[in-house]
Amino acid sequence: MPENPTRSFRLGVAGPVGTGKSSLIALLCSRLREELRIGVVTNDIYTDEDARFLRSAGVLEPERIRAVETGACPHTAIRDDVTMNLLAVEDLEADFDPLDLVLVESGGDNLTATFSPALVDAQIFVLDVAGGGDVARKGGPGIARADLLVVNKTDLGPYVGVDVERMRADATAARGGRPVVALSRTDEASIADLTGWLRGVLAEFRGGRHEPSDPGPMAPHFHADGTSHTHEHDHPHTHA
Ligand SMILES: Nc1nc2c(ncn2[C@@H]2O[C@H](COP(=O)(O)OP(=O)(O)OP(=O)(O)O)[C@@H](O)[C@H]2O)c(=O)[nH]1
Repeated sequence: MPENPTRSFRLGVAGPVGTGKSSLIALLCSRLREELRIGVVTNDIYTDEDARFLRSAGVLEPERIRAVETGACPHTAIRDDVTMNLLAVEDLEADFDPLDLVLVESGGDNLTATFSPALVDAQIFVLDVAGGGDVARKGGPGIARADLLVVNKTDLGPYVGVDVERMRADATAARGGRPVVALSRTDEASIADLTGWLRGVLAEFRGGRHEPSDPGPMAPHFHADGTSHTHEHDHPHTHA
């Protein structure tokens, strides 16, 4: 349970490179900015490109969008040592007090990276149909246990030979019934599904009924330069 449920609701958005994380955040900001006071923290490895994209999209005042340059694998800053991100979130909350919602975008990574519950109250994992219809079946902590799985860019299904309904069913099966939204920015009903989910979880948070959960540590993995990560020390903990 959050120690202070009167602060903003912190929502992470993670997923592989190019699946549409920045676009989804822009969509949420544009649809919810009249009803919620929103801030955004972006994570890029070497640039502030995602923050610049969001600022140029004009979905929020530019000052409400902060960039964290991780200088390392994205998962380092969202799971192993969340200090840089936590400071950015807390600065935003202090500068624009009160905020209702802070969205934290992870740098694009592979299927293994998830947020620590020390940083976010809930998280969305984003896949897209262009990554292949079988991705949802491959599993991983984000796909299996993020608070919401988004199967994005469903409008591209016919062009990439992916059966969207099949992919959604596979994703739902991989998640043991946890929610899945099949999303396209061109499909208003799907956007309503996304904002409806967010309003629901925000109401739970405000009512003190939302329990942050950890999708779990990454599977051990290796990088091209031979370094490996096991993350055996990962453990759930609460945050202020
Ligand atoms: N067809 C289609 N394209 C989309 C949709 N959403 C996003 N895109 C496109 O997908 C591409 C990647 O979107 P981004 O939002 O930059 O993806 P990202 O996950 O933030 O990318 P990284 O930060 O580089 O990991 C862009 O060209 C978007 O315009 C959608 O619903 N349909």
